[in-house]
Amino acid sequence: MEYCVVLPAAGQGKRMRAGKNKQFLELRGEPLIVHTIRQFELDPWCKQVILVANGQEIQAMKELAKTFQLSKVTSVVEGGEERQYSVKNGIDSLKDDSIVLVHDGARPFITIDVIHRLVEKAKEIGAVTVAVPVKDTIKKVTSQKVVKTLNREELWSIQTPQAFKLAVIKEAHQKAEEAKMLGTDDASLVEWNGHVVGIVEGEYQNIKITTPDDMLFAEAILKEREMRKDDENRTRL
Ligand SMILES: Nc1ccn([C@@H]2O[C@H](COP(=O)(O)OP(=O)(O)OP(=O)(O)O)[C@@H](O)[C@H]2O)c(=O)n1
Ligand SMILES: C[C@](O)(CO)[C@H](O)COP(=O)(O)O
Repeated sequence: MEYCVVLPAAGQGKRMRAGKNKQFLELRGEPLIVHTIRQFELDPWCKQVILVANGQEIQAMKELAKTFQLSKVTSVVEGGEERQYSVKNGIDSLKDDSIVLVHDGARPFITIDVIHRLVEKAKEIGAVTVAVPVKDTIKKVTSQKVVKTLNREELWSIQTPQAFKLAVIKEAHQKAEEAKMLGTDDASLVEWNGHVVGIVEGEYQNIKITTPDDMLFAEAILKEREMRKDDENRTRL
């Protein structure tokens, strides 16, 4: 089951406070964005990666793709002021009518198992997001006073990838732009446009690298995955 993926990587990484776009920060000697792209390079269902970059970083991203032999990166598209506009530029560059995934360049730990479950469901219902049940108690707060404790059974933390039939996401982005509607994810535009969005339960390790602490968590996840791979190799021998 084939799909294309749009990877928005045109942010500034302000909350990371690294003095540069966090996509270029290294984890085990490789830039963050390379880790993310690699997950899709390894997936036989992925036929094309559209990378979205800041205008002044397009060349650097193209060089990364060459250096790290990321052969599925077919184009590097210029991003916009907001994540939503970056994603729209990526989606507008796609023509064929397959399933399209939108995945944050800053989420390097997505797994093929989750991607495949997502793509299968998107084929069926047209719009799906990866999500995990919240672990904390969530309260609505106004002026530093609790207004209400929300029912945790109904609350999910939304991640990427989010998968759509191309026509569904193109229409939602187009209408949102016309109405000046800005969402923090792409599924919210599809919901707003009147389309049902399904959920696929994902993994807590699919973190978005946002603040310096996340680099520590990322190192721990990489270590755990390496150990798991070593164990699997030993069992095979
Ligand atoms: N105008 C923008 C803003 C964000 N992104 C991308 O969207 C993803 C999720 O955004 P976030 O983690 O908020 O990244 P930044 O915007 O870079 O971070 P910050 O808000 O701290 O500046 C990232 O891969 C980021 O590069 C983008 O392509 N274009
Ligand atoms: C799309 C997203 O990753 C879903 O959790 C998230 O909404 C991006 O938001 P951010 O404010 O740009 O971090």
